[in-house]
Parts: sequence; structure tokens; C-alpha cells
Amino acid sequence: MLRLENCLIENGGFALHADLEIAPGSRIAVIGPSGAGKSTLIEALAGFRALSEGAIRWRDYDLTPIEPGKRPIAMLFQDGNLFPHLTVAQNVGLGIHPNLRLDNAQQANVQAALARVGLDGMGDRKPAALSGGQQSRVALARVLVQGRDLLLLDEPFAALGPALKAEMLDLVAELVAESGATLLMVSHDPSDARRIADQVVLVAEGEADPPMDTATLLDNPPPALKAYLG
Ligand SMILES: Nc1ncnc2c1ncn2[C@@H]1O[C@H](COP(=O)(O)OP(=O)(O)OP(=O)(O)O)[C@@H](O)[C@H]1O
Repeated sequence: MLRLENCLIENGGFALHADLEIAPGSRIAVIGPSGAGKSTLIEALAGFRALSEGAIRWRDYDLTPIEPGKRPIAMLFQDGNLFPHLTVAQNVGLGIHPNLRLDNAQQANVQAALARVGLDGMGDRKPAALSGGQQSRVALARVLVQGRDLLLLDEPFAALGPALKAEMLDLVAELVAESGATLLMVSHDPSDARRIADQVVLVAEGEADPPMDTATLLDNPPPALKAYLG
């Protein structure tokens, strides 16, 4: 289980409370009104934002005091965070080792990840020589080589068109199904949640609610969500 135990997360004058559990292997969409604290929640899980109260536990480990790089977490940001001066393979290799001194097995791991996301043979290119969708695939390959238990996505494909976004969401779903990773994905688009997530964590009115079945929640949204969905 991923447990957020009575967590209070503060951001300037803003405060978010979370007391919830997420089962391993779940695919969770984090949705809610703008400014409700979705990114704040993800930042706290990743360790970029300290808790004011409470604890975060994964399986038997208390993650609360653990620094971000040592948590069993990989994160995918909206812009993919690719380095333009590095090749595609080097950008992926950063997920294994920041100094890029990779042994043969690690190099092979990079090539396998590139092949898995459909970028076989493109490892020597620079990101600028790839389309937007291909760049998203590089960022996904970097997440893949990290082999972490928890995958956090914060509006990862918002810049892509609808067809490409759907394709990337399906690829993410496939990859987490293969690895058994637990997925939490912030999204503004309820159709993203329906497409990829079995459960939804609603963030609204200062609270991150326990996960609810996606279809049940979206078919009968509570008032805070209804106002946001329009
Ligand atoms: N540096 C800051 N100082 C004070 N308040 C902040 C700061 N940064 C963010 N906030 C507040 O924290 C709250 C939560 O922000 P957060 O980015 O987590 O919301 P969100 O749900 O991800 O929003 P969006 O959907 O618009 O991205 C917001 O109401 C915002 O005004």
C-alpha cells in the first residue's frame, strides 16, 4: 500500500490534507479544480515538498524523511525535461546514472527501453530532431529505465494533440501493466481519467479524497467536481 497518513501539506497560505491509501498496481487519476492542490500533492509524494504533519509510507517504508532521488518514485513532467545538448540515448541514460558512465548491461537497458517506446534506432539523435510525440516517448523511456515502483505524472501530455495524447496514455497504461508500477497522474481532462485510470483521487476544498471508482465518480460527480467539469 501507498499510505498518506493524516498528511498536511502547506504551500504559502495554502494547505491540503490527505488521509488515504492506494493499492499497489493501481492506476489513479488525480483530478480537481484549478488551484485545488493536485501538483502540491504530487510534489509531496515525490519529496519536493515537506509535510507539515503526517507521514507517507510505501509498503513497510516510511518515505517521509527520504530525499526525492532515493524514493521509489519516477516522475514525468509536462515538458519531459529533455536536455537539448544530449542525445536521445544519453537523455534516457540519465535515468540510470546522472554521470552517464553506463556499463554494457545498462547501455543495453537504454536501447531496450527506446525500442519498447517505439524509438528503435533513434538513440543518436538530439531531441530537436524528434517530433513532440517522440520527445514524450524519450521521457517515458527514461522513466522506464529507472524501474521504480511508483510513477507520478503531472499533466504529462497536455501539449500534445488529442490523438497523440490518447496514444501516449495507452502506452503508459501498457508500460505500467508490464512493470506492475503504481501510477498517479494529474489531469484536467476527465476523458484521460476514463481512458487510463481505474480510480480517481479528487482534490478539492483543501482535501485529497481516498480513491473512488472512476466511472462511478465521473458519472455522479459531487458538487465541487460538478462545478469544475461544467
Ligand atoms: N509559492 C506559493 N505561495 C503561496 N501559494 C501558492 C504558491 N504556489 C502555489 N500556491 C497555491 O497553492 C495552491 C495549490 O496549487 P497547485 O499548483 O498544487 O494546484 P493545482 O490543483 O495543481 O492547480 P492547476 O490545476 O491550476 O495546475 C493554489 O491555490 C496556489 O494558489
